[in-house]
Amino acid sequence: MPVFENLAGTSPSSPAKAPAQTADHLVAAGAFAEEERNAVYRAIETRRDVRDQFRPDPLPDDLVRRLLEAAHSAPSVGFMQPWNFILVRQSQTRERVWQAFHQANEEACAMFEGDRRAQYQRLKLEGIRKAPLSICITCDTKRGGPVVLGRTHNPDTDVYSTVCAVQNLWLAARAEGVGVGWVSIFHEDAIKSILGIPEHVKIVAWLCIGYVDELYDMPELAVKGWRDRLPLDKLVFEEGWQDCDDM
Ligand SMILES: Cc1cc2c(cc1C)N(C[C@H](O)[C@H](O)[C@H](O)COP(=O)(O)O)c1[nH]c(=O)[nH]c(=O)c1N2
Repeated sequence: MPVFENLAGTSPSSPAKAPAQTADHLVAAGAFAEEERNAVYRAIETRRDVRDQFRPDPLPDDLVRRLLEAAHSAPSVGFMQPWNFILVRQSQTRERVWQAFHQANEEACAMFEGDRRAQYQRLKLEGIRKAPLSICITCDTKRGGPVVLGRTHNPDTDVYSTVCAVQNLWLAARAEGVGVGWVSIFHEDAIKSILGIPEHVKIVAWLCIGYVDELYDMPELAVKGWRDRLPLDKLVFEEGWQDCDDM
């Protein structure tokens, strides 16, 4: 039995049975079998941000549920679980969101100069109208009360947690043959007003989701000459910060 059994009942805030129960929850945690490991790395390496390859057929409810379960299994600061998932299937709503994107995208385009602006204009940066499902993933900054374990010195950790949920969903989707495209070119308030999202809740991601038959074999922005993947070795430092101004 666990050593902390002796501590049981020493304070009113530590119920007698709790320590023994926690030990009962420890389960074996060795490495996965090679095939399973390869599947995990394959999902990570072949996941893509999808803008245009969506099929129109709707996703079955049980599949959407698995994606949401994957998202909901993400780590979160103080186990805050600050996320909500707003499923948007109606084309009228998606059209309003597309209009909000379109306006913000014109503003974004004007922020680039010369050739870069022309190149930006040629990029497709969303699949809001094409993908049959969108999920707006939000972060409720008030969930769990004003003092959250682990968030005491960094209030942004609630958003970091929500991003972990997004990534879980994105990887699970890859394994299911489902494409995901993250759209962030909006004024947050425009989307909040379309969906009735309260003030203290932040929008973390707008995800366009649908089956895909094909994916690019590298990031589309690299395929289209916008930006290449950086060499990993230039990003890994030993023991402290090193110069990397050339990136
Ligand atoms: C926070 C955040 C926000 C956005 C993105 C990603 C993330 C993490 N990405 C997708 C992004 O362009 C893409 O991930 C990179 O180009 C790398 O490509 P792969 O994801 O590896 O295919 C993205 N793509 C896009 O077309 N429109 C967008 O508004 C955004 N916004």
